[in-house]
Amino acid sequence: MELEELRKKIDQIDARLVELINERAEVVVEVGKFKRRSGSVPVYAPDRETQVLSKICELNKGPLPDKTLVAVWRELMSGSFFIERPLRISFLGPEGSYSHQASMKKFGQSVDYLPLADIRGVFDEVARGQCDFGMVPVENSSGGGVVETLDAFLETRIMICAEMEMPIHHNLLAKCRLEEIEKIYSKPEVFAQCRNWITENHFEGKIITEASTARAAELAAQSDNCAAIGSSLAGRIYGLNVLYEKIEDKPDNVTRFLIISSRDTPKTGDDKTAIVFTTPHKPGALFDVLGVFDKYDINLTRIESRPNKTRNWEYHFFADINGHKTDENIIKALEKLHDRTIQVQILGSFPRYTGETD
Ligand SMILES: O=C(O)C(=O)C[C@]1(C(=O)O)C=C[C@@H](O)C=C1
Repeated sequence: MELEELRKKIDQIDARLVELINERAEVVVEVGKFKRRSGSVPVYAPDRETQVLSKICELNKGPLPDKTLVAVWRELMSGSFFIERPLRISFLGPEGSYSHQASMKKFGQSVDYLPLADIRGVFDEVARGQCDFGMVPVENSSGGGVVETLDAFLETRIMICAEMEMPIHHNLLAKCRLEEIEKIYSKPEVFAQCRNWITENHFEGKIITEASTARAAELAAQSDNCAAIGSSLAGRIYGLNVLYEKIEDKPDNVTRFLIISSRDTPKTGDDKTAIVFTTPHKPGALFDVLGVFDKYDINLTRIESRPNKTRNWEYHFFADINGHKTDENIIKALEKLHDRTIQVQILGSFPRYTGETD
């Protein structure tokens, strides 16, 4: 078939797609009315999104990969927010940070974003109702837990309603050429994650630490011979070229993010529950708690401790367990935990992140 004819065919299909997409949007208008009437159903429904996206992937017979369809449907659902009630999402800024990139991936182009100076600020704005949701990093595959996030859960009453993982690819960003670079700005953790590349390229003497990769990009943009290491989004925002991409030592460098809100998410059947508990200071206290998970056949996917800031050498334990807080075995296990801990608090149940199609 001639190119002209093929393009005509694409035009006809596009016209049908536009109609279908708007037919879907008309139903979303009704969903919005229903939610406003009920007053209690949230606009962002992570449990429903998981259902929608897995159905789309099940239906997909190619040739497009699932991730393309997931990206299209994420934008459709972003448009749904716009129709139902415009959402405001805060994240650890400035613009161009990896948290910004994660927020865009999750919530798309049709919501408002508010970059904030620190993680605690993200919690506070959600608690005050100034933002509907917040995006915070909680752990990195090589750097471990993000202590600001864990501590903020201890000091606020904020819940987790969803989680996501995002591969973190570091890029060398600059306006100049590689040979002209005199200084490189980035965060200390990022330099640590790119150590091999920095050594191989003899950049050790040129590194300057900054509070965020986005701030690093901003500084590099103000100079003719400075570079930054950061996200490709930061490169786009601050007008820098990507001189080298994926310079991280470990190609599978991943950060797990949490979407925080004033409430958690109904059961999907493949969920996680995050809790925090404090054990008494006696031999076997933690062992006793872990025994409860074993007894009720609960899989612990993560455990991490943070110092109790009022009494030295006492700790809070953050744990993620598979299952929803409404599951019978989790209800029973949490009851038992009340007897074996000083305090136990549920931080939220949410759909388990299952990869690319999420
Ligand atoms: O089903 C809903 O509750 C909707 O608001 C619709 C919809 C969608 O577009 O499919 C949009 C946003 C939600 O997060 C989940 C699903």
